[in-house]
Amino acid sequence: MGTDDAIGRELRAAVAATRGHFRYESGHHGDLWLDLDALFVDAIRMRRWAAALVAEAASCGAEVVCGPLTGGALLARVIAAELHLDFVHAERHVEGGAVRYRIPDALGAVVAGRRALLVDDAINAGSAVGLTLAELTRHSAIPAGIACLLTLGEAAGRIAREHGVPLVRLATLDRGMWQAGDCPLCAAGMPLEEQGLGTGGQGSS
Ligand SMILES: O=P(O)(O)OC[C@H]1O[C@H](OP(=O)(O)OP(=O)(O)O)[C@H](O)[C@@H]1O
Repeated sequence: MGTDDAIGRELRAAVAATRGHFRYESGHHGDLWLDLDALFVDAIRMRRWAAALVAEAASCGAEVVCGPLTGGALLARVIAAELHLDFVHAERHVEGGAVRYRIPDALGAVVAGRRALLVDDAINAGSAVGLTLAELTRHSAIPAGIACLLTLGEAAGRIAREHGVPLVRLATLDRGMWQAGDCPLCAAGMPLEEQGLGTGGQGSS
């Protein structure tokens, strides 16, 4: 989907973006922080965005929709309703210092052997999406596509290519992101702020 359409512009305007020096939960440093929670306040608008994603994602032949808590699952649930498909969520856990996204055991049978559309609100380092795909695969689901409102950087496209599935998104945002040891903002002596977008301490990117 193109990113210069009206919805893309609306999304970029709606997201609360702050420039600065941040440490994402993936461990990377970056120059953009997003308050994604603000995107969900207007439920009618969110339903309209979900419908725009559905128009592109319907052809991937999904049988179930999955999203990582919290933002991804909120959007995934709306998309599942639009597509008249089942919905499951994946929950972030830290086990032995490693991050995992877990689908509740009781819901494993919902995804087993079925084509799954993975939905997130934003994909940055790709940790949440990458780890949720791993969990879907563990439950014998078949990745069918990835859908999100926003992508930042190249991780979303790379993960979609690696899994051979289409990526559907409504907007892209530019940002710098670096391994902590290579961060030019650290090198410039810019103080690090403690808020940031991203999950999955071990990172998938
Ligand atoms: O591609 P990534 O680097 O993983 O970043 C994107 C993820 O970060 C945000 O979730 P967050 O961990 O902030 O949790 P939340 O949805 O509960 O706010 C967002 O909802 C995505 O799931």
